[in-house]
Amino acid sequence: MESAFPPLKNDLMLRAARGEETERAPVWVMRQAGRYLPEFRKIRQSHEFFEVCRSPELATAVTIQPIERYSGLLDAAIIFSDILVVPQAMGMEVQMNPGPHFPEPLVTPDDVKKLSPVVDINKELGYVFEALKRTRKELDGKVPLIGFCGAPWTLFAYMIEGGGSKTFERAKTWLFKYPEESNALLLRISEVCVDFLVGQIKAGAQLVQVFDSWADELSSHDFRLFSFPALQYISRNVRTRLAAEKVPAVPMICFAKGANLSLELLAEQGGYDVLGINWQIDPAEARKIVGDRVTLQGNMDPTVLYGGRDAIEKAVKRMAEGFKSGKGGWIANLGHGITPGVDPEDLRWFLECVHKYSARS
Ligand SMILES: Cc1c2[nH]c(c1CCC(=O)O)Cc1[nH]c(c(CCC(=O)O)c1C)Cc1[nH]c(c(CCC(=O)O)c1C)Cc1[nH]c(c(C)c1CCC(=O)O)C2
Repeated sequence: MESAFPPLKNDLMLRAARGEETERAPVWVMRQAGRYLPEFRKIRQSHEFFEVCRSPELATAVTIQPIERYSGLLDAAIIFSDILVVPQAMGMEVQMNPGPHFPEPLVTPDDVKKLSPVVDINKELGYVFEALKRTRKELDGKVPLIGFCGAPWTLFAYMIEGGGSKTFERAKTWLFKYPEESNALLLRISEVCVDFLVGQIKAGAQLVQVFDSWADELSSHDFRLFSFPALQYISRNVRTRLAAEKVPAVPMICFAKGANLSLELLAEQGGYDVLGINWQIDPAEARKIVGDRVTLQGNMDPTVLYGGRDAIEKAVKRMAEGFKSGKGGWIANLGHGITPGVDPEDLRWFLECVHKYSARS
């Protein structure tokens, strides 16, 4: 599989993901292809969001935009898509106007019957696999390509809430009122995620990330009960499937946003090579908790990018000191996605600061 594509010229990400203390931290940014880029907004003027996702040609073009703009500064590309393509593959309608909206969310466990009984991943999400293949070729080995999916708890929450939420009242009602049915649905989503990630790796993804964006909505007790088992199921089963199909393993990243009280559990039993952290935990503290069992990824508060060059430089310097304070790999990133109002030149400054302050002498 690997040999079908141009050889990789920058393996910093892969080395850091395997736990190596690299000469400087590799850096990429969640949502690096997005609305803060004028070249992205230009494509969106004439194409709907999911149209961009579904067109391998457009998805590739958009994935490459930040790699070209920040040439030599970014160490990975992430395929342009969305976590909500999995609920779509399971038979749900999802609109983006401008935030996600499900016209028919799951209201009671009885509604699970409305989901497709089996999901043919190639038929439903083959367009993502095509986009990965095309992007691998077009990247020409400049940087590795990351594939991704949403974590089952986060997808479950969207499928039940029907969109974003402040209280997660409906999704949590399910957890507490129908724990068995909730676990059954979480498992069903997990199975689709495994198929999807294996397909992405076979298509050319060189790392994969699982986004549990709503992990911090759960108490650590409920995270352990409802989200963690699904995350662990995914890492285990992806690895087993790859081995059975004689496909080389790739590093797996888990970003359980804000689940900082569960870092020990994730490092010990999650089965991921890399754990993403948000800005609510100090890098040095995170490092103390996980030791050198996993690589850490993160974690500057994305809104520091609004604070100007001085603020960005100070924050990067402090972040680098924290991550370098103990043994283990570090992948620099923000603590969550970049937001639409950021000046692209301020992101460039962030990347330059990471190159400077993460260097190990
Ligand atoms: C929760 C979540 C979603 N999608 C995603 C998550 C997990 C990460 C996170 O927590 O931010 C993941 C995602 N969404 C997108 C990517 C592409 C790759 C990348 O550059 O990181 C990735 C990895 C593109 C996108 N996904 C979306 C956009 C903007 C939509 C547009 O183009 O109009 C992009 C570039 C839309 C989207 N998609 C989603 C929301 C809530 C929204 C609307 C709000 C927002 O814009 O942040 C669901």
